[in-house]
Amino acid sequence: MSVRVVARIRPLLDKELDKDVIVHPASNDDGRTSNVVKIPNPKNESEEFSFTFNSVYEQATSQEQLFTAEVAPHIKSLFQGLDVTIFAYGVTGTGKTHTMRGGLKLADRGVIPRLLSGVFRRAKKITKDSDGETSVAVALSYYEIYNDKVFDLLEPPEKRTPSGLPLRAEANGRTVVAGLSERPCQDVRDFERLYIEANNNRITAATKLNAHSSRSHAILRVKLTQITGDMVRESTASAIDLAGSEDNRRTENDKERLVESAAINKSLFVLSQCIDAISRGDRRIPFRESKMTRILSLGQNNGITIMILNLAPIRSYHLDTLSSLNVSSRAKRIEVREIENEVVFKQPPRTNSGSGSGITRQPLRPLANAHNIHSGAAAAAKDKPSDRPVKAFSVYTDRLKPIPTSRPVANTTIKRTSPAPKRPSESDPSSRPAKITRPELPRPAPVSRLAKPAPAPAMLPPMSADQIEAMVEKKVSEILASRTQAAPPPPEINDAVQKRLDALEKRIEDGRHDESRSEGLRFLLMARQHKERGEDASALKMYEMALPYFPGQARLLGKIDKLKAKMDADREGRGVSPGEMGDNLDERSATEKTQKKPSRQTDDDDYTADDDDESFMGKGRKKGKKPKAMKVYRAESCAIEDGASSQELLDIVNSRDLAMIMTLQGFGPKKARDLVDYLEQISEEGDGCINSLAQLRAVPGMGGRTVDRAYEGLLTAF
Ligand SMILES: Nc1ncnc2c1ncn2[C@@H]1O[C@H](COP(=O)(O)OP(=O)(O)OP(=O)(O)O)[C@@H](O)[C@H]1O
Repeated sequence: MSVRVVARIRPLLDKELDKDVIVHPASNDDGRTSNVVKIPNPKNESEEFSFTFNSVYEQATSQEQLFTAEVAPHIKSLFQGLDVTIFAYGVTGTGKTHTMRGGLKLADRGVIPRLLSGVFRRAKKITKDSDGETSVAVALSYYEIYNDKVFDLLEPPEKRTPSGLPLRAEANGRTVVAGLSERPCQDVRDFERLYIEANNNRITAATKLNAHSSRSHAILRVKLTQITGDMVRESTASAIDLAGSEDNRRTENDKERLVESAAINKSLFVLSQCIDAISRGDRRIPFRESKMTRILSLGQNNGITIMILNLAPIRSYHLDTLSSLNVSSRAKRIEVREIENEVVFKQPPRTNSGSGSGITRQPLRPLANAHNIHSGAAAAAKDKPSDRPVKAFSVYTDRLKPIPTSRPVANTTIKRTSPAPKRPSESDPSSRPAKITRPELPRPAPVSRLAKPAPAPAMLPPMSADQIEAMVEKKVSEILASRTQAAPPPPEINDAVQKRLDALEKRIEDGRHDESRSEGLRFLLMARQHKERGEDASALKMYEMALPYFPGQARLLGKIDKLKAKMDADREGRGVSPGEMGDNLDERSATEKTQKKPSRQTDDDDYTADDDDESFMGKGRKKGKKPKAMKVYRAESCAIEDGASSQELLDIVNSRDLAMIMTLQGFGPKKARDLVDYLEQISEEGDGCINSLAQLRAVPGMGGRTVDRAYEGLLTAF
């Protein structure tokens, strides 16, 4: 099933006038609203563009009507084990927060409170209909992504750290927000109390376009755990209120708002790139380029996804509206696998008795399809399933999942710990489900068992835990000792290199103190990257996003003007029709790509490879040198084994960030892309990281020379 995309046109606000309305739903022959939104061509008002969606809701649509038609039917699916994701998308001030959260009055309540009411109502009914045999636990987590940092909204703002909570990719492909809290929620009142309190923690501010503008993306996650006997089924509803894109020529934002706005616009731009890449069928989807897209992971999660496109009906939003209509109409093409979460059985405690049965134990495997590493805890805690706040859990998938089976699989159902001493497989191998997850082991397994299947008792005399511990310790000491002996003496560093290293360290230190500058540089690097690929429209967007970080910088402004002029000239030269107008960046980029070879010197001299964007930072770097990565990206889940000097190189590689990788000496766009593709490939098998320079050298098509050059380049870049 595809992502369901519905458009909602908000009513006019107080100061808005009827005569300015330009966006309206088309009517069917019978006068009823069709699924088409119409908007005039900004270059020729006599022409109209039409965008078709799964549904279109006109200005007068009430909160209840929208909920009943679009969300209520999926509550049943949620209880059947499907994950449901609903997100509101649109320009600032178009009604996303109104749609998702709504007002306090009963009739004004938005999708989220209505969803929770529906969930609790159904939960009650299920418990009643099953005579109490099935119980349902609801738990909430709620967080925001502000300036590309994740903050827990269920925790007081004082607890926030400047860098926010890290995202971590897990071996099973899911990505987690590490350290996020989860609160049990008993009923609607409980929810309202939590939700209202948490929303007070959300960052909003008055902008010219919206008196209560959300400055962050807010993600509410509702985890449902249904327990029947010894089976536990889990599913999740995610409700996401995205911050709105802003045209800063209209917002008159101050510096702080501009920086927020740049972060919002960047993440939305990345989202639009993801949507395009998915609908084009690209192998690499740039999810990783922003935290929001990593979390949303559009098209990667199983279940049901609904995108609500919020639209303002008036002329002052004309170009922005066209842009969001373009993006969301492409989102319709994204396929989502509508399969339920998998059955998961909680394993009873292992006993040695099984080892004599002749059945070889399977080695431990990472959790698959378990939403929460604590599911087992939830399962085990039958009497008080919600007592313990869960601290880390999966939010989204960050890579392609295995091909689903054609038959829908029953949802995360965990067989709860029972007094029976044996696993189903031990008594009857055929009774075992195809995939078994072990959410929690009741007792820590001995180390030797973690490493390999337990040997049959006949082959080894039984060993006590202490003996095993001692053996492991001895082995580890031996390995460490041999490593110390084998370690080569530290290389001599000559004075010149040492000076450069000191300067590098200082700049990284400075960079840490001035994150916004490095963020600005990142936009410039991305602009360069697009420019070199011949994607002028995308490059322009990136230059514009960099502007708030280097306000009034004449050189940057000059670049923007030149690029605009060049694009206008290109358009005229190609005779582009007004229909290609709007902010359909990527369609334009695609056209450009086919029209010209990406070349470093195709346009004007100002855009050659020697062009030094970093000069905007006033650092006066030498022409011709590759800009140095300002931010050290750590692949949080990767265990890097190499020494400190190669770590930075590996961090950059594992960041999968094309712009960053291309800052490495010897890495052009193709090499960088091939490397990222390779990382994606290996992430399906392991941790998805390159953990040593030797491993990097062994990457197909890489070559030892390239790695050496990149490494030397890092040492000598400054
Ligand atoms: N369907 C609607 N009915 C009545 N008022 C609405 C509707 N949609 C939006 N509004 C009003 O429009 C204004 C802007 O809405 P809202 O704050 O929800 O926009 P937003 O898209 O979330 O903006 P931002 O991205 O800046 O946070 C608010 O005053 C809101 O009450």
